[in-house]
Amino acid sequence: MQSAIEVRALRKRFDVVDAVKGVDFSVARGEVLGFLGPNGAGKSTTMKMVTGYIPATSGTVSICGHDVARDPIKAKQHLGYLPEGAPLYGEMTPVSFLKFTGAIRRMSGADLSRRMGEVMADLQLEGVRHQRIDTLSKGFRRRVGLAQAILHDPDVLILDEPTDGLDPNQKRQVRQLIRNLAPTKSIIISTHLLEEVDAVCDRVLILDKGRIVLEGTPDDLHARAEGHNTVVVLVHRADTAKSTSALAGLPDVEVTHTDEGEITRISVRPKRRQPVAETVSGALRDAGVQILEIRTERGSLDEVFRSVTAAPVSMSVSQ
Ligand SMILES: Nc1ncnc2c1ncn2[C@@H]1O[C@H](COP(=O)(O)OP(=O)(O)OP(=O)(O)O)[C@@H](O)[C@H]1O
Repeated sequence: MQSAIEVRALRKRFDVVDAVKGVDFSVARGEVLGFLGPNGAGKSTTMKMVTGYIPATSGTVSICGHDVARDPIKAKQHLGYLPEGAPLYGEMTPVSFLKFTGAIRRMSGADLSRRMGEVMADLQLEGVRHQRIDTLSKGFRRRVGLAQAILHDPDVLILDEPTDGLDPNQKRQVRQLIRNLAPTKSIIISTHLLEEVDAVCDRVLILDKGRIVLEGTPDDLHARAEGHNTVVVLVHRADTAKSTSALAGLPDVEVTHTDEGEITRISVRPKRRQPVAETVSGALRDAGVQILEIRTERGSLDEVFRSVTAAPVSMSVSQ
């Protein structure tokens, strides 16, 4: 079956800047795809081309089977878009802005009123419904932008940094809203927040300098982290020698320990990131060690992100 979003060999050149250098991906129904990448990686430019907001230099985008360049009206009927920074009409109120957006989307009457009620409740906008948008806080303005993106209940949502400017509670609510919408839609979000990847995304593309440099599920990304599957065990300090000699015989691991008062923390790092929790607990039990706590670490996404996007640093010494 064709995916709801199909992107092939997409490129964008602005005068002298090659912003997007040929990206291919698709998003299935029910999937949330995250765009990650440093500033200037090409995330917003890709999103603008996917929505038809700017034309591609070359390549194609299909939304629910409609080519964005050749059949823009049909494609856009299936699309909701939250642009970066979400420029809004400052002199309007959330109510008048949503009525205006609904009219553009050919919604009216009871249908529009019902949807306006639903999205204002979902995004907690009722308290400011008649306040001018240019007097709202950044978090409220972002939520008005999100409300217009989902008003017509589109199949495809393109959300450029949807939680930017929101406080931690609002971030959580918006992530929950995205998860609630996800089963019936295809969603792309861009983010600078690595915790958002675990909270919201089913799959992630890391972009750098206009290209996709890594693609995978959040679990795939964690699995590439240096400390992935490291097992941390807490034992009584009196058991330290017994524990380290029991673990010394395990293949392909590096064992270190630190004493913390009466407790010793033992860290067993698998050299090939292989799972070792069962082997570690088995070896300690066989040696008669009482395990006070044991956990497996997933590894840091931050480190994976840095390893695939860090530009080589060249240093020069000036006299
Ligand atoms: N209208 C434009 N004219 C010229 N260059 C542009 C234009 N829009 C974007 N660019 C350039 O294209 C590149 C990609 O920018 P883009 O905004 O897509 O990156 P981004 O990954 O969204 O970055 P950020 O995380 O900072 O939002 C940058 O070098 C940017 O300066």
